[in-house]
Amino acid sequence: MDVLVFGAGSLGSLVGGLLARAGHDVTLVGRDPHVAAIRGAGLHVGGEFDFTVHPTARTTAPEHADIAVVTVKAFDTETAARALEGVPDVTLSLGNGMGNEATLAEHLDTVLAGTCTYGALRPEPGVVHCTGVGEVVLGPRDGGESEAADRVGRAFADAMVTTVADDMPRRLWEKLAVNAGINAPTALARVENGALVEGPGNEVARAAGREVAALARAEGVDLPDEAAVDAVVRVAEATAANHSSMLQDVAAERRTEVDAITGYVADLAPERGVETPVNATLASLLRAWERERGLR
Ligand SMILES: NC(=O)C1=CN([C@@H]2O[C@H](COP(=O)(O)OP(=O)(O)OC[C@H]3O[C@@H](n4cnc5c(N)ncnc54)[C@H](OP(=O)(O)O)[C@@H]3O)[C@@H](O)[C@H]2O)C=CC1
Ligand SMILES: CC(C)(CO)C(=O)C(=O)O
Repeated sequence: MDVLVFGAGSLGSLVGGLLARAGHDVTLVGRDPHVAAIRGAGLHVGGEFDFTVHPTARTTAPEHADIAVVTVKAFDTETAARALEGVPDVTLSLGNGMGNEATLAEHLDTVLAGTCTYGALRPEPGVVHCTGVGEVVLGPRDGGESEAADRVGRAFADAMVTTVADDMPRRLWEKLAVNAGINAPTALARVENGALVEGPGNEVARAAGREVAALARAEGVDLPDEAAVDAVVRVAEATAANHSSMLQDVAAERRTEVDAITGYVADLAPERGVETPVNATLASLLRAWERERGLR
């Protein structure tokens, strides 16, 4: 399969590297110096793996791809969608946050929803480290089954732990609960994910997750409070030593994905008559930090 990874940063490079190792014809679209390094010595995948592949690497999208995997940060999704118009037969969104698939679908046909719990970071240009083997879950963004999802699932199954699911709306909301429960609290408290498993941070994480579950149900998605809270605690335990992506962004003084995660919850809830005081407070504090740093 011709696979285009659009947004070849940490996660995109890991996904692209694993797909290339599995024999797919991979094109990574990212930015220099990472792209230049890959075009030179190739892409080294370290951490949980140890191999080097030589995918095509460029800074603009090619004319065509069988599959486009979008791995940009949520705030770059609209730009990515415009850049991909007319290129892929099928598009898979793997970024965190809610709304990415809808944005892509405004510009592209056949958009699949996806979640990814593999961990990735880039220590230097041309190198990506897998910091944890997880799972890619993908399927039609409105739920159900499709030939396109089965086709992409088969391509991914050669390279990564992959599940094709018929309940992606529920899975996207459960991932949103996880990210709302973990990312903002760890970013603001400057703590690793495991600090939320017990003690004062645990109730904030649980409350944030419960609020997301209530909003999911208001949107017609059956996500019980207990399922959302269990997912938050389970992932915090499983990634206890991790610095969440939002903590990494705050530590690096980079723009965060608050508007697609905690801010998405806080902004939508009033329109649905749902009270989300914890997410509203966390979103306001993060947005105040971004504003003070000139990031919004
Ligand atoms: N890293 C991880 O372990 C995981 C990440 N995720 C999610 O995946 C998404 C990506 O995360 P991550 O990989 O860490 O982020 P990165 O910032 O490392 O990767 C995104 C990359 O896309 C590039 N990019 C953005 N727009 C364009 C464009 N128009 N053309 C070319 N390149 C572009 C960025 O370049 P530049 O920075 O120069 O703009 C950046 O290199 C996020 O939503 C994150 O929450 C989910 C699970 C795990
Ligand atoms: C699951 C979790 C919270 C792991 O850190 C994540 O997706 C992130 O950091 O963005």
